Amino acid sequence: MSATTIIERPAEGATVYHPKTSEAAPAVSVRGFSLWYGAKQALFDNTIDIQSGMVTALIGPSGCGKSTLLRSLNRMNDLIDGIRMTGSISLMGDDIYAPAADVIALRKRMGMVFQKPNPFPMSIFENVAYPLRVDGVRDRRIVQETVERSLRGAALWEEAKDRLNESALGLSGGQQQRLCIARAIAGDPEVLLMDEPCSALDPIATAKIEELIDNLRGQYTIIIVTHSMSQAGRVSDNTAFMYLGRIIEYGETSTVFTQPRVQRTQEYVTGRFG
Ligand SMILES: Nc1ncnc2c1ncn2[C@@H]1O[C@H](COP(=O)(O)OP(=O)(O)OP(=O)(O)O)[C@@H](O)[C@H]1O
Repeated sequence: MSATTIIERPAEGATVYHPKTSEAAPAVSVRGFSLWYGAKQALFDNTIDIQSGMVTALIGPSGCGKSTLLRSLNRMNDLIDGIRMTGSISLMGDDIYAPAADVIALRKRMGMVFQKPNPFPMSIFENVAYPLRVDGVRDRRIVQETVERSLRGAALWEEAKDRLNESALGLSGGQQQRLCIARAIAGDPEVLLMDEPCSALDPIATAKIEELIDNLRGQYTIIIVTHSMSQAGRVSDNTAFMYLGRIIEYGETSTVFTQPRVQRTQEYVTGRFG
């Protein structure tokens, strides 16, 4: 089946093409998912399969619900008063909103990197070791190996190896963001959620994060919210375009960008609104 074949119409107005797929089952499956902040509905009947080991971009104009959907994936929205949801989300087949679901365990399986780097006020080493400390890992050799492997994985080892005991707050913004990625990796997640991870960074630091995302492809399932069309084009395998709380179009990034089937997508990717 070609990359542009419409395979289903899960929600009113949504058009889903074959996304790039891997052999593995989808990492995350969202089914008929809606969300309300009090009386205000922010997400409408969204259905999407996020492919394992691939980079999926969520794009769309401000306020369309990208962050709300991303934060629903690891239940970060749970703490907001008056929130209500219907539908389902599963991670590798496990229903994350099941009454017996363990939210702490879920957040370990889905690491999150935020818009603004948020290193803890402690040393570089302890930031990366943090997930292991929380897990009660005592073995110093395991902690040291994990810190080094995670810093290498986040392309920060060479810059940080001689200052591991210095405060993480002394790192540059771009280094801090790579540190946050290293911390997320140290927790050994299956999925990395990234909410506009480059929006506070300069172009050079942004390029490094994009290169890093490229290197992490295959090892982790990555879901990235971005305002930057060019960034989505550079880093993602698949792209979901959201509009007014709905996934309007989803498929292989090259197809969504060059041959969108929905006029709204076309208008957005060609910069006619945003
Ligand atoms: N905590 C909240 N309480 C009430 N409404 C909210 C809350 N968070 C988001 N919203 C509303 O939900 C809708 C979707 O917001 P969301 O932040 O998910 O959009 P977004 O696409 O990520 O936007 P942006 O690109 O500007 O970050 C918006 O109308 C927003 O005002």
